[in-house]
Amino acid sequence: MTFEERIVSGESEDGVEITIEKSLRPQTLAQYIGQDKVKKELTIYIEAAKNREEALDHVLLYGPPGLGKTTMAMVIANEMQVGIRTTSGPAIEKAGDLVALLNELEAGDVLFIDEIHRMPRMVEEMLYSAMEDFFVDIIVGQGPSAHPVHFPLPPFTLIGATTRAGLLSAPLRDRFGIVSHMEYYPVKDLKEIVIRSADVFQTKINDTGAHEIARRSRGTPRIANRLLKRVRDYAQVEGEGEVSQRMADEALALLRVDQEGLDYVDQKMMTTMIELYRGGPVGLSTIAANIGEETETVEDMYEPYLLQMGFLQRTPRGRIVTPLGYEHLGYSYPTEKI
Ligand SMILES: Nc1ncnc2c1ncn2[C@@H]1O[C@H](COP(=O)(O)OP(=O)(O)OP(=O)(O)O)[C@@H](O)[C@H]1O
Ligand SMILES: [Mg+2]
Repeated sequence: MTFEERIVSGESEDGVEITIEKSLRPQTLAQYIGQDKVKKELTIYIEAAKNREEALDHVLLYGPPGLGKTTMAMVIANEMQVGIRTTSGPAIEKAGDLVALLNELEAGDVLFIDEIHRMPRMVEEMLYSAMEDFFVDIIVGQGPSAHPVHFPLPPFTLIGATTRAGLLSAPLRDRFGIVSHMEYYPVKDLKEIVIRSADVFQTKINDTGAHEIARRSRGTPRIANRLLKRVRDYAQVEGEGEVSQRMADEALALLRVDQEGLDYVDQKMMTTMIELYRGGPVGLSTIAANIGEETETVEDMYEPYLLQMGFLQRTPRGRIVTPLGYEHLGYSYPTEKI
């Protein structure tokens, strides 16, 4: 199974999901479920900036994929009643690309840069003055006629999203006045999200059905929505259309999503560690090679949830499977380790 096909990956898919994504996305802070700490802070800063009729300070949102960073950026622009331009780090290849984006901004607008840790160095350095003093200095022309041009910008809000704040250079990180850490959602919030999404889909769902999907969604709204769609299909064909606990159970078994929301790849990763490396410590690159993934992917997408669940642990010599991890996969913990 490749990463793209992975049902419980937090990554978004382009195309098909986009239209429904729109209606699934909350528009206001009040509609945005969970992340109370982030919401509370932003509510204050947004109100203060609006009262002063100023642009909101730059915001950095960081956390695992699928937790609602893009959604939050849109909610912020909406609450500030300003326009938003969206791009991503890898899409800004040259300084000129950034200037073109900045040039379109009106006073107070939001520029949202997803995967901001993946911007080319030169572009990043241009952002420093743009963020701090609202100007960029660019070189116009080539050869002997090349000359610097000072380019003033309207005050704007940069919202950056990244999976790990540690991937950002210190000078960039320091220029964000508001730094918000998005956390995995507790089951009760995910359940609310599932019920809201079922409503958008006009799908009947009962309480235990919503709970079951929420519980197996790895703390991630995007996964919750994706599992809901598959269970809905299953219930429509194999049941009476209502998403119930039994329907969820059966559909998720078919998808090989286990009781704690681990999928085939997670299970394979941990079984390999247990069977080939006696539970570790195993280096990240070895783990990645064994499941045919990039080291970065394992670190950003797979591992955080397994660490959070207490199935894996980080040690200076590599990752180890915990006794809880052994138990979850149905292995007995080696006595020599105790
Ligand atoms: N708090 C929330 N309440 C309701 N739905 C949410 C919430 N957060 C996210 N969602 C839904 O989850 C999906 C993923 O959200 P979003 O695209 O914002 O994630 P993301 O953090 O930007 O992910 P990535 O890092 O992959 O870009 C969207 O369909 C969105 O509607
Ligand atoms: Mg996103």
